[in-house]
Amino acid sequence: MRLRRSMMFIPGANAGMLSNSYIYKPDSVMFDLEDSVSLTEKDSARFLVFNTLKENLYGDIETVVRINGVETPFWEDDLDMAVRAGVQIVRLPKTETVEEVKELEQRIAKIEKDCGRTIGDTKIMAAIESACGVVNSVAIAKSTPRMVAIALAGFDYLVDMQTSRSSGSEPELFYARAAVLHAARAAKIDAFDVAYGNVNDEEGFLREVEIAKNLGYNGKSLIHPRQIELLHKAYAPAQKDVDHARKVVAAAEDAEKKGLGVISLDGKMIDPPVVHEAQRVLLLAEHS
Ligand SMILES: CC(C)(COP(=O)(O)OP(=O)(O)OC[C@H]1O[C@@H](n2cnc3c(N)ncnc32)[C@H](O)[C@@H]1OP(=O)(O)O)[C@@H](O)C(=O)NCCC(=O)NCCSC(=O)C[C@@](O)(CC(=O)O)C(=O)O
Ligand SMILES: [Mg+2]
Repeated sequence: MRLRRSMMFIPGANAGMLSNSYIYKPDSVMFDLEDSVSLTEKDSARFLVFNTLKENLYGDIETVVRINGVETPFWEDDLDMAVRAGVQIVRLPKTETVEEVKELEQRIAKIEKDCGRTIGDTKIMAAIESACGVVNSVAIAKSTPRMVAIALAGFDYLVDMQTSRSSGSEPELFYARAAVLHAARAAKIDAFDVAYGNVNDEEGFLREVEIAKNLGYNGKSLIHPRQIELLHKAYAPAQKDVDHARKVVAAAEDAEKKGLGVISLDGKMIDPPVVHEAQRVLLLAEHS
């Protein structure tokens, strides 16, 4: 079980941000080669991200590279660099079909073989950024064992849907949020909610975090370090839930030692899903 609450975008052409962003302690960093990098900086961004990955500054923080889309002339060079540098996850933007993922997967396997990485080591995350992507999200989420998460990308999605962000309960994202989350859960992988663009609007950000958390999203894509602590605090479990989770795990361990199958705690049945949820709560508490 790995915590994926915060995934912070770092523009790949920004040498300063690349060199020190581990200090903010997000669960994952996403070095971006796509939309935060201008056409004239694509090559230098690729070079900077390669060196950042090679320097291994990020320790336990999960590393992700967002490559350019498979319809661009950049994606193969981006991928080659990222896999050779040892990135943990490749994020494919604007994913619409299983075929795109298959093409990416084949290419990754070839690079892994060429550079001596274990085949299957590099994981994939698909970003869903259009109506077509949302409609195909179940198949995309289940398309390869390399797929560890899918992310809804609100900016491009809303452009595709010919609408824009409202405030409050955000009905314009309702269907896509539910669909992408169901796709992730059906494939037993993680799900990331949309990035929130106004880095000074704490209230709006937290409102959106609450929606994502209550739906069941593992976390959000973030664009500013200020959003990390806010998100982690919002995902921290209440003390009473932590106390209960400790009791559940202790009771389950005790039952295992005694060779008991089903047990009860305070009159309630404890079965594997209850134990799994308790372990998730304890993991969240440990990192809050
Ligand atoms: C928004 C702003 C310019 C504001 O900058 P400002 O400089 O005014 O901020 P300040 O408050 O002054 O920063 C205080 C200190 O934090 C440092 N700092 C700030 N941000 C940092 C950061 N991200 N990483 C590390 N460090 C950071 C900064 O260097 C300074 O450090 P220092 O000088 O040492 O004090 C900046 O945040 C930023 O560039 N964000 C990332 C933007 C980005 O990546 N966009 C593309 C991804 S979305 C997309 O593509 C849409 C999507 O595809 C999404 C999907 O797919 O999900 C879809 O369709 O929805
Ligand atoms: Mg986008």
